[in-house]
Amino acid sequence: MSNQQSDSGLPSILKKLGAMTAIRDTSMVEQSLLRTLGPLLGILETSFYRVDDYGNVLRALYHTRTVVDALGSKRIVDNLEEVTYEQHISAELRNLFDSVRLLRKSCCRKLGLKLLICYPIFGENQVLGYFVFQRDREVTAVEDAIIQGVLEVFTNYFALLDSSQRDQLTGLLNRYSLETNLDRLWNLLSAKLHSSRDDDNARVNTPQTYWLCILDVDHFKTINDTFGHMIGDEVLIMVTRLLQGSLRQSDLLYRYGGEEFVAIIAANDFESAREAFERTRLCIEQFLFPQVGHITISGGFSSADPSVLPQEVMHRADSALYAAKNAGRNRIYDYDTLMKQGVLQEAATGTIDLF
Ligand SMILES: Nc1nc2c(ncn2[C@@H]2O[C@H](COP(=O)(O)OP(=O)(O)OP(=O)(O)O)[C@@H](O)[C@H]2O)c(=O)[nH]1
Repeated sequence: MSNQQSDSGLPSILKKLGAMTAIRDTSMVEQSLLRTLGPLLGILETSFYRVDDYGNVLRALYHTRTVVDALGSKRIVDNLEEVTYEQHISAELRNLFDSVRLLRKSCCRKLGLKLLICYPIFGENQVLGYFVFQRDREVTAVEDAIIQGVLEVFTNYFALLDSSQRDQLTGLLNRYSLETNLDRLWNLLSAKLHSSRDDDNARVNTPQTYWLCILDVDHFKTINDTFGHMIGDEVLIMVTRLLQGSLRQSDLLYRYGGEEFVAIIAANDFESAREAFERTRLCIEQFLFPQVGHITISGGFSSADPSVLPQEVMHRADSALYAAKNAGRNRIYDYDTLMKQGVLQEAATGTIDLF
């Protein structure tokens, strides 16, 4: 990894911060953080790791800029790779993360002839992620101030954007967020499936399939009508917490509508996916809701095949949900099995309010 001349003058910093805060999508802002700091520090490879409350890496972004010599003139080629549910973090990096989290400040380690440098990214007083890069010398006081300043702008702006993509009642990502993220997610899934990269950072992409499930509380109108809207709201919050507890932190959960949720999970095969969604159904069925008693949910799921349009996958999951409701509720159905059984036909699937 070679260093490049930095571009850290005040006009350049302001221009890059302006570009970062013009973005309206949280994942693009994360990408922009690397696109901002790499050139400011004159570094060709930077990375960003988003972690959960327990310090597990949920997502990693790798940004590389390669200097290519084309027809006598040099130009920079930008490459960004996003990896979800990063399991293969090197021992050095994991130790560095631990030090940064415990000391609550940037740390560095010698890695051969280079220094591996890591900065914490804070949110609500806890470490939400790490900004990492390698170089052959230590960070100067001016560079440190630039990194800290950019990370602070990033954190504040990210929190602002994030709150606009969240549902007020449950705190889950909202329907708008799902709609804006589906295409990006599909590109990511597609890249992941085609990737067999195993490079010097020991990044290994295990072949995984993704599954999308629409989960819907059964007879929720009756709950509202019987116990009132406020109790109905409490039920929705509790259902959310139960679903979150049943799914993995790296799974995505959205509040898609009133009493409708969308879960996108990674699972190696159909059976593992079915078990995961079945677990969500069971955890709701077994929970005793204060005042209300027992309630149930129904679900419909489909493989999130990146070669199928995301809207079609939503449509398939919704058709399966529709069939689960018709079959008596409190069950999880999947599109492929229903197709094989002839319960669903290609053109006669249920309807969904597509965007
Ligand atoms: N308390 C509360 N109710 C909501 C909220 N959003 C939507 N609802 C209500 O959720 C109910 C959904 O009812 P329906 O779509 O008829 O579905 P259901 O009664 O759950 O019946 P099935 O889905 O067929 O089992 C409606 O009465 C909505 O008013 C919310 O944020 N809070």
